[in-house]
Amino acid sequence: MSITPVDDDAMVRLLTEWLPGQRWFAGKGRRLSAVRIARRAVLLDHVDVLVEHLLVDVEVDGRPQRYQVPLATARTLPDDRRTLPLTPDGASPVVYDGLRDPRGTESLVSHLSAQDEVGGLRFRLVPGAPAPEPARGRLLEGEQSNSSLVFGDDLMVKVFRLVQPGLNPDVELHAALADRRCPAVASLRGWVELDDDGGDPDADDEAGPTTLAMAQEFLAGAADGWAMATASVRDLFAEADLLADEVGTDFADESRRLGAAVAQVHDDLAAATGATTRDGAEIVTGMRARLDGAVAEVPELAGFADAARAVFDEVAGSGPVPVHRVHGDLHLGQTLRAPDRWIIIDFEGEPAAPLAERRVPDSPARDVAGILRSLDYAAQHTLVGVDDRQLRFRAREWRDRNVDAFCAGYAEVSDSDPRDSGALLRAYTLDKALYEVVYESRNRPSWVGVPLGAVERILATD
Ligand SMILES: Nc1ncnc2c1ncn2[C@@H]1O[C@H](COP(=O)(O)OP(=O)(O)O)[C@@H](O)[C@H]1O
Ligand SMILES: O=P(O)(O)O[C@H]1O[C@H](CO)[C@@H](O[C@H]2O[C@H](CO)[C@@H](O)[C@H](O)[C@H]2O)[C@H](O)[C@H]1O
Repeated sequence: MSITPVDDDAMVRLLTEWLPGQRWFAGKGRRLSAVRIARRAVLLDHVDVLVEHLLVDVEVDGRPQRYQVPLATARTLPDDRRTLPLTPDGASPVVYDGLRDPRGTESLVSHLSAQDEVGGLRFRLVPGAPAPEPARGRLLEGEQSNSSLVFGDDLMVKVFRLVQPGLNPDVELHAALADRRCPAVASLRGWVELDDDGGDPDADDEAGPTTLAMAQEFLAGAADGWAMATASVRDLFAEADLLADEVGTDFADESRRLGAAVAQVHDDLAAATGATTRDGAEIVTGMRARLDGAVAEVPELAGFADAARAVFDEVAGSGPVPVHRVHGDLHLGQTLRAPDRWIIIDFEGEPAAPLAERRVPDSPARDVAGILRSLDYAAQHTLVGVDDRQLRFRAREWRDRNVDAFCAGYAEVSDSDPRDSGALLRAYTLDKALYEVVYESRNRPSWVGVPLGAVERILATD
């Protein structure tokens, strides 16, 4: 006898309780209302488990968001203590995250292999990509905005959580970079899509299908760039008498190689998606608005506002700025060191922003600034609350050495050295540091000194 699905009203009650606690839920700490099931389809109807695909609309502080929520319903939970049900203790049947059901994940990969269409979901392989072998998926447990499943040792499927009509930039830019045979990304294997109006029945379908998931090469032996950089800083601090270049885990060669990888991605993105220009005044519109928002939210910024405006004014008056599609949210946590090369991951942009906004061409200086800020973070964040002038000096030394190495590596591949882009790089770095001041004051108040120190330093170089 197959499993009877939980009815819509009961499911909405379960989702209302469960969604805010999910690490991928973008409205944490905010008021969640108007939970509604926009779409519900069966993906697997097995004697022991029913796996359904739901699109769930919510309002967070009055703003609509659509989430993708695969759910499983079964008589008992799978044998994995990390699977926490949506249903209360003792309830039967139990409802739980469909990405934690082994039969559900196995069916996902077999649909991909056969390029099936199930419940309106179209599973597609990139032409020439290997059809994946049958396997059960293992859910990655890290802090993520989406949910990623690993199959065997070389396939990963990222299930996007916040969805909207149109091609997700992660799939779009991985495909564009694959066309250029760019070595600095994992190869795209496939995707899952669905025709959906995004909640607006009058919307024209120009946006195209909604991307639900991306399948790509999983680099099992890869190390996280942030973890590597911070390990290098810790080792430096442990060797009181040594300079950065004398410590075994000196990171400068890696920074140089990472700079070359980012430049390669930029060159390939420019060639694949087209290079153009935008007026400096248009580029700084968003920066000025973010500055105003940041000053209104964080009182410590008030004294910097005029000097920051002057930095943005300089770019506004500088004429056309070369732009192309870029990563847009680059930091060391978006880089992986595979055994033979660096790769850049997660080209999705800010999941809560409209797709059209995420597709606007931007200066590569945005990504360079993202990494330079991250190198500063790697050097400084362990010193939060530590009053040691010697360590602070050594942290700055590590940062400057790695910033130089990154820029030199970038210049080896690109025909421009980021250190020559003066006012533009300064504006992007300031914009990112101001964004970080707001991010830290909301999420990790004890870290706010790291970006605040950067704002002060950037503005002190006049
Ligand atoms: N191709 C890959 N190979 C190996 N690990 C990967 C790959 N892509 C992502 N990861 C791992 O998965 C984590 C989450 O990936 P990411 O694309 O940043 O997801 P999200 O969009 O949910 O933030 C990364 O921090 C990294 O550890
Ligand atoms: O998770 P996202 O990729 O969307 O990025 C957000 O969270 C990041 C923190 O995980 C935050 O990055 C800031 O902290 C990092 C160290 O934890 C540091 O490497 C980055 O340079 C710094 O910006 C990011 O700003 C935020 O958007």
